[in-house]
Amino acid sequence: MSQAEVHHINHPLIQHKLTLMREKDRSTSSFRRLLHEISMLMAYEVTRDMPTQLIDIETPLETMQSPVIDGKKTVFVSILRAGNGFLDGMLSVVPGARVGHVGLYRDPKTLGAVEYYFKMPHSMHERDAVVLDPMLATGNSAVAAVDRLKETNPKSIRFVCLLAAPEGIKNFHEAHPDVPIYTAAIDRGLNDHGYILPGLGDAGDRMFGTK
Ligand SMILES: O=P(O)(O)OC[C@H]1O[C@H](OP(=O)(O)OP(=O)(O)O)[C@H](O)[C@@H]1O
Ligand SMILES: O=c1cc[nH]c(=O)[nH]1
Repeated sequence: MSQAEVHHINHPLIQHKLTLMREKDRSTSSFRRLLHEISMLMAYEVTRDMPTQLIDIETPLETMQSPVIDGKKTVFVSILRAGNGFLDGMLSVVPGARVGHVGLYRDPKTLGAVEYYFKMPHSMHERDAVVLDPMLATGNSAVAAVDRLKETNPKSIRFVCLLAAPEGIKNFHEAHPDVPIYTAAIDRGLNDHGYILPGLGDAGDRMFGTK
């Protein structure tokens, strides 16, 4: 991968569903279903260059060599809580993937990321990591998650979000220029409380109905 890549995935199906998710009166169940659908669609782009290997199979007519992916070599890393909304859809597309979790919350005053949980699969040096969090706002959570993930030495890392603020992209790539970002939208900026504008509000609260 070259340095500091940002992939803006602006497929019409994704953009349509994202518009629905942004609407403030969208129900919790609808919000969750849309995120699931978008994450399945984004999985296509994020896994586009996944390595395949040829295996021998028999069709009803003859034998052939045909490509398969080794899903076990992929680890989806969900940044709790909201990353779990992305995880379901990604796992529908790559069911053999392993899963790691990083528990982080934003301190509402400093907007710094506070870690409360970290668990990865074994043999991370053999795995390609895909970090999942719908929101890249200040970027502090994503930077902290990737800082910790790099301690486990995965083969590669990419970061996938739904909405990114320009401030978050800048902060993230200053810390991790080697990690490409995949996002469905780049919004205008942040408000005084670190929320993305126009955004979609608090992703975790909307997904889990906690507000
Ligand atoms: O880029 P940042 O400024 O760090 O903001 C992004 C973080 O904020 C949200 O999580 P939150 O802290 O609200 O925790 P939650 O997912 O448990 O609700 C979101 O899911 C990201 O993890
Ligand atoms: O707009 C934002 C910013 C951070 N976290 C969210 O869930 N939403």
